Amino acid sequence: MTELSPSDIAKDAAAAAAVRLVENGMRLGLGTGSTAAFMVRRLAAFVKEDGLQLRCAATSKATADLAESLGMKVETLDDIGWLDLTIDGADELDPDLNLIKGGGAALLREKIVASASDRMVVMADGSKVVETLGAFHLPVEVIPFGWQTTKQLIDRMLTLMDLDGRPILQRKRDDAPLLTDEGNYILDLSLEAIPEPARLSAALNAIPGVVENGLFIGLCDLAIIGKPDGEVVELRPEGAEE
Ligand SMILES: O=C[C@H](O)[C@H](O)[C@H](O)COP(=O)(O)O
Repeated sequence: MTELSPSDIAKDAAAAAAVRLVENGMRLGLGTGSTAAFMVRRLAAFVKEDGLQLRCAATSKATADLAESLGMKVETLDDIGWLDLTIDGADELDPDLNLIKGGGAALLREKIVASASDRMVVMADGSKVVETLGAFHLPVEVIPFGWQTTKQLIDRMLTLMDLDGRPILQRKRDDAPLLTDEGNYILDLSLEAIPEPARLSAALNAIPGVVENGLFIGLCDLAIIGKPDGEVVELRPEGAEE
């Protein structure tokens, strides 16, 4: 077996702690990304060894494929209807547990699934914890029709809000636009700092052509932060009860 890097040890430790929150009979949302992949592997082993009965919806085709390859059954969100718990990764999280997500282009399904869950738990390594969101680029999912106009509208709105961060289209290695699972494009905003994430999120989503943005405001109930020594710490939104 290949040895895990310190960052992977941290991700796996967070994943292991998150999986301990899963109970028999739960309806679960499965996140996307490298940390979520550790969680899916641990969950699959748990299901196999303990015969846990779960109903799972995935936040991306990649996660559904991974879970199914490990013998788990994945259903659509509409088949399940509502979820008890969603466990996902994040690109950044602030002290209120507002998040930037979508570094793997899965933000739309991730936000729908998190919004349809009683609880959202985020797993991350310590490098993702920040005072102010924005050092990580903010992905915005836009429909392909008129995307350049949408880009201009975003640009104008950022200027009005006194924010820098010109939108850049995410492309694949062959230079073609990257397509999300929904067949949309992603525009990345390099803002450096987002002083008012809720205001920016609402302004972005009010632009025709924008489907959703990667700011997750007030959705995360608990963050489990893994450390390179395998320990974890739990963070809750400021003022929230345990
Ligand atoms: O679209 C991708 C997701 O939002 C991921 O959860 C996020 O990018 C974190 O991924 P990772 O665990 O690979 O850092």
